[in-house]
This record gives sequence, structure tokens and C-alpha cells, in this order.
Amino acid sequence: LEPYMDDTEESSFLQDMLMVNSLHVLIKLHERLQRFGAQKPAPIQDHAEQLAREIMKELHTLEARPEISELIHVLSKPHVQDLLSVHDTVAQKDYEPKLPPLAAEDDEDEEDSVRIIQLLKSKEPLGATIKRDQTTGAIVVARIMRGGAADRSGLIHEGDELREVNGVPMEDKNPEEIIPILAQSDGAVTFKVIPGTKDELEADDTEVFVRALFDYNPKEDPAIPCKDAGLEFGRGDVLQILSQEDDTWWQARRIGDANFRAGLIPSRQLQERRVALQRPEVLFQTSRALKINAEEDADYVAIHGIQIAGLRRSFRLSKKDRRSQEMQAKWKKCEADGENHISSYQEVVPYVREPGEPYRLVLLAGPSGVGLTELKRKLLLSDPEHFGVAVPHTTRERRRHEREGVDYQFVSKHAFEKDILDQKFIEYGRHGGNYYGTSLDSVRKVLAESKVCLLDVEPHAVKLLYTTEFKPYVTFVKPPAIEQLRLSRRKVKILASCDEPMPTRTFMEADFEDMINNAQDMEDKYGYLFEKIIINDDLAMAFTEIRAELKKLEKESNWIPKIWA
Ligand SMILES: Nc1ncnc2c1ncn2[C@@H]1O[C@H](COP(=O)(O)OP(=O)(O)OP(=O)(O)O)[C@@H](O)[C@H]1O
Repeated sequence: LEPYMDDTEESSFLQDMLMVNSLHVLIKLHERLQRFGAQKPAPIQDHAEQLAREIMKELHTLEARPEISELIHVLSKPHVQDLLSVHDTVAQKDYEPKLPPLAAEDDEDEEDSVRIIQLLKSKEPLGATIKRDQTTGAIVVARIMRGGAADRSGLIHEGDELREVNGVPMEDKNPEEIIPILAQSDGAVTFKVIPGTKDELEADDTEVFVRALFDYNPKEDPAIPCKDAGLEFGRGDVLQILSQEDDTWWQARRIGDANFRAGLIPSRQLQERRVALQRPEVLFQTSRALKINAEEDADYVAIHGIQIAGLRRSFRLSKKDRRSQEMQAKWKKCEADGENHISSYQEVVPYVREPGEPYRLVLLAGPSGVGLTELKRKLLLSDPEHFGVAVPHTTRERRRHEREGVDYQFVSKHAFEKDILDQKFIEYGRHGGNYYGTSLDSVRKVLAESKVCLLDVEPHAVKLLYTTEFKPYVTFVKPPAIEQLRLSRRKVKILASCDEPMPTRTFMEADFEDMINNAQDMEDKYGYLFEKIIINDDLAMAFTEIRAELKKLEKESNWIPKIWA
């Protein structure tokens, strides 16, 4: 397993688990069962326990001999008796617990339609919610949770009227008083119900999977009809929708949970209505042109000492030029559709890359200075044959050390402007009279080489790449809390703005604050596009995490928006 283990924690966990004695015993047991199962042994008789008792009785009547005393001694041992009892249970295939007999129905006045139902309840909840019917005042089953005990029994249905639970009449009880009665019942629970008239709808929507675009905690939701029936989830979790029968509360389970019982979640309509009612101000703003600072790219090499073709980013929003107005270039492609997006659920389907198919495009987004270039550089260095980056276009003069098509694609201003008109760029900007930009074709070129293309973009540009062709995997790199940010970046040198005397300086408090605020803004506006969030606190750890995520992405089935399928 070693090649698959990145993490020492994972491998030591596995090792410990494999060493556990009880696991070895279980494996032996399993092997034996396999062996005997194949032989299909049949019991000679299935009342060994009773037989032993009869033998004991007879032995007591016989004259005392050592063998007889020994046999009596052996047969009277509790564990031998238990063993015989287990033998009989298996021989009789008597695995199901027994329900006590139903009480004789002596209530003559009871309507004919009353049905007595017995369920065996374990520690698991019943999986049904109840409510008082507003018109009749009766207690009725409001909802049956898919996959729960009530659902599996097939005996209780939505709309059934509850008359009694374990002999306790429900007439004058509130739902709040009934819940503890049900919760406390363990083992057989007897219900007296009048079946409802509601037609059972065939569940035909269980193949619906969605990615949650918001965090949800039912305990904090005052509107949920039953907090205990709620399903907690986080943004990015994939949920299987098991019922959309109710317009307001859907039933769902979280993929990866061992539990197959559904929980309640707000429906799409409910969630979108809620968001619309408390929309942050920012969602009402008309999309404004985003001002981007262009920066001189050669500085990058000076700082990092390592040059990787196409890695330099000459047009990312930069803290270094924050105050330098004349360095600003306007981004054209900033029609941020995302700004009006309401986050609820995104329908997804499983996806496995076919051999020969291009890899999903890996998009990195994050606030300026958070470490996108650094993470990209580390990934490239870790496997230059596997990862690639798009070579940007520029209209500036080629420098001596630069190679055409490797460092940049050097083009004329006329050609660049034509490409802008032809919408060939994902992003472009202007600096010092020159254009810089990344084209869609340069990304396609990397993908056509069967490489994983790493691209860092402003989040508003993600929308442009959000297509079946690129199937982007959007990773948002986020700064840690300000204390850790100060600590981890205390020795880091960054490029200074052009009006500062030294070419490099350390991060300042304002840089940290900007980084955190910008990250928050990006998350608020574009969070629904982020498939993975990585917190770049310790650089080595952030790199290990992103590398592991990308490996998983390539090997395992992953969920992509249904519109790409
Ligand atoms: N986790 C970290 N710990 C310490 N230093 C870091 C960490 N991540 C990045 N850095 C350093 O912070 C500086 C800025 O990182 P980087 O250039 O990768 O940011 P960026 O997101 O590409 O931002 P920009 O687009 O503004 O350049 C670099 O010097 C980098 O080495």
C-alpha cells in the first residue's frame, strides 16, 4: 500500500489497525465461515439445548460414576448452555427478534379502519415527524424520512393519524409530548393508526445529486419542522436528494455518510428565498469594472531565483502597485455573472476521466499575495512532465534571455487587439503601453499535451472557463487568520510598489488586512464556484494538501456540474 500513502498519519493508522488482535480473530472467523459455508453443513437437530437438559435429568437418575459426574459438570456450565442455545438459534435460522403478541382488540366502538402496527425500534430514531392537523386537531404523520426505520417497515405512511403509542392515547397530547414517548421506546413499539388517504408518490428522484453551496446547521434553523430530523452539511458537500415531494423541505443524505437515513434540508426554493431576503448589499451592486494593476514580470525571477516558463504573471491584481494609479489597467472581461448568483444547490453527476481525455483544468484563485504563484511553482517543480502552465501573450519587446512560445508568445499590438475582439483571451491587461494576456488556446495547448494545466485567474474569469470543454476544478487559496498570517509571512520578501525606494520589502499589516478582506469578498461573491478551499498557512502543508487533492481528482470519480455531462 505504500505507494498510495502520502500521509504518515494515514499509514500509521493503517498499520495499527492491521495489528489489532480482534481484527485477526475476525479474519479467522471469516475464513472459517467461508470454508464451512461452502460445505453447506446442516444441523443434525435444532433443539440441542433442550436435549442437553433432558440428558442431564436422566444422568441424575443413574448411578454415580466419574464419567457421569464429569458430563453433568460440563453440561451445567453456563457457557456450554449458551453455546447450545446459539447453536439452536442458528439451526432454526431464528434471527429475527420476536414481537410480543398483539393485545386482543376489544374496543368495539373503534372504527373499522384502525390499524395496529408493531415496529421493532432500535436506538436509531423512527424516521418520522408528526404534526397536529389544523382542521381535525388529530396527530398525523407529517413526514416519513427516506431510508429510516418507519420507511423501511413500509407500515407507516405520511398522513396516517396516530391514535395511540404503546397504549397511550394521543388525543390530548401535543407533538412535543409525544416525541419523548417515542424516543424512550426501545424494542417493540405499538401504534394504533387510522391510515391516511394521501397517495404514496413513487420516489423517482433519488438519482439527483447536488453540491451544497452553503453551510447548513439545522440546530440553528428556527424554521425547520423538526431539528432532530435535519441534516447538517457544509459548503461543497455532495448530497443525494431522496425526496423533493415537499416544496419547502427536501430529504437528502450526504454522500460518504455510512447512514442511509435521509435528513431534512431546505429546498432550493426555500434557500433561494432566504438568501434573497437577506442578500448582502454587495449582491445588489451593479457589476463594476474591476481595476487591475499590471506589474513588471521580470521582478519575479529576481525574487524567486527560479524561472519557469509561463509561470510569471504579469497582470494579476497586485499589492505592490496598490497605490500606483498610473499602473492600473482595466480588465475588460469582468462581467461578473457571479455577482448576481444566489447560492443554493448545484446539480452534479459523477465523472471519471476516460483514458486519453484531457485532464480537468485546475484553476487557482485567491487574493493577491496569498501564494498562488508559489503553489503553482511547487507543483510544476514536483512533476514538470505532468503539470503545465499556459504561455501568456504580450506585445512588448522580447528580451535577450526570453524564448518565443516558452516565456511568452510575442505578438504585435494589432494581432493582440484582434484577439481581444475575437474573445480569445481569458484575461488581459495593459501595462506600460503593452498588453499582456492569457488566451484560451494557450490553455488548450497544455491540455492537448496530456498535462494538467494550472492556471491562476481572477475569480470573475472562472465563469468564462466554466464549460464542458475545460471542466475546471476551482481551488480557492485562502489566507489563515491574521495571527498565523503575520507569523508565517514574517520573513517573506515581496516586491515593493514602484514608488518605494527598495525593490523588495516585507509584508505590512495593511497587506495582511487587504489579503483577508479580499479573500472574504471573493468567497462571498464566488464561493459557489470553489470546489476546494485550501488555507495557505504553512506552505509545505498547503502544497502537500493541494498535490494530494489533485492526485485524488485524477484517480477517483469526482462530481461535476450536470450541465457539463
Ligand atoms: N504559506 C506561506 N508561508 C510563507 N510565505 C509564503 C507562503 N505562501 C506564499 N508565501 C510567500 O509570499 C509571497 C507572495 O506569494 P505569491 O507570489 O505566490 O503570491 P500570489 O498569490 O501569487 O500573489 P501576487 O499575484 O500578488 O504575486 C512570496 O514571497 C511567497 O514565497
